[in-house]
Amino acid sequence: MTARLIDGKALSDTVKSDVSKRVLSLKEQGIVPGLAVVLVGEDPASQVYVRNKAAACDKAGLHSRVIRLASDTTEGELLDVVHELNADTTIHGILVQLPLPAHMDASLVIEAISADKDVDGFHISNAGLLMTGQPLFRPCTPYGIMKMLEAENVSLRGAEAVIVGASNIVGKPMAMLLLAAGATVTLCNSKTRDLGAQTRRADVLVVATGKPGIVTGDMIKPGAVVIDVGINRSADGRLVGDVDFESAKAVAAAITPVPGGVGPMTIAMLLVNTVEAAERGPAERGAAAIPI
Ligand SMILES: Nc1nc2c(c(=O)[nH]1)N[C@@H](CN(C=O)c1ccc(C(=O)N[C@@H](CCC(=O)O)C(=O)O)cc1)CN2
Repeated sequence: MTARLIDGKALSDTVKSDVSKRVLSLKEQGIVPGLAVVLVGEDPASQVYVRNKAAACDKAGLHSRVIRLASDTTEGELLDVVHELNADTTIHGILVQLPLPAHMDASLVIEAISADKDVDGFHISNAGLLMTGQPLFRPCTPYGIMKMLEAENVSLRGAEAVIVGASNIVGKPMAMLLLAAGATVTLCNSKTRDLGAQTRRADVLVVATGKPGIVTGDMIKPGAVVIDVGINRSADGRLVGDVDFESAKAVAAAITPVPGGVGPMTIAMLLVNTVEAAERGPAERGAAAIPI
């Protein structure tokens, strides 16, 4: 068997073109959706992602504001920027690019973002809303993966879904979204014993660990759908995922490539969340904040 490639780049183009139409309709009502992206420091990968986010906004007609801060910015100075953006009525979505420099507490900074502008979906209120089945913003990477599974007509009701990696930004929200779609979910972490015994049960396998090659073909059930979230730089300079692509593609029914899989969908879903925030408007955002 050679797995079908799940083309995240092509699907992200479709999603972004739908976003452009929603932006046009908002503009007819005098609303320009605005996204603020805050980057602290000079991490080369983060610089690429932030540039790509701003470019995607420009192309889809959203207003974007990129705020670049030096790596020695204090936590207090960053919090002041976040508070200023919370009050800015031209900005509907705010994100602080991760990772932050080591002297900053990422949780504290994320909690400072207004939950109704938290288009990353990382705020504790948004995590709670997702967990209780009332999502306001779904985190972009898991949201993009759900779109990919939908586009591939993957049936999730009653399916065995196994996630490797239990981070707050991918693994945990992914588990919530798959659970809500009717899958039986296993969430593995770095302490999971006999990882292969878990992954071999998966109809849908999502791998998000940042460890290149942690999943190999012999750990995959024949016919499974494999979603590789990892983006790692190999010794020879290539981008590789967490899944050993060559051995996996001989076993899986479908697999996401790296690059060109999950990554582009992350940015597309960020635009979706920002447009949704603008569409909701201040009144509904206030209403959404009541049950928190
Ligand atoms: N505040 C946030 N920080 C981070 C997030 C996030 O969702 N919010 N996710 C990742 C980084 N990320 C988005 O910010 C991201 C990563 C990768 C891609 C992407 O399109 N990758 C391409 C390859 C790009 C390259 O050449 O390096 C691909 O996979 O095809 C987009 C967004 C951590 N931080």
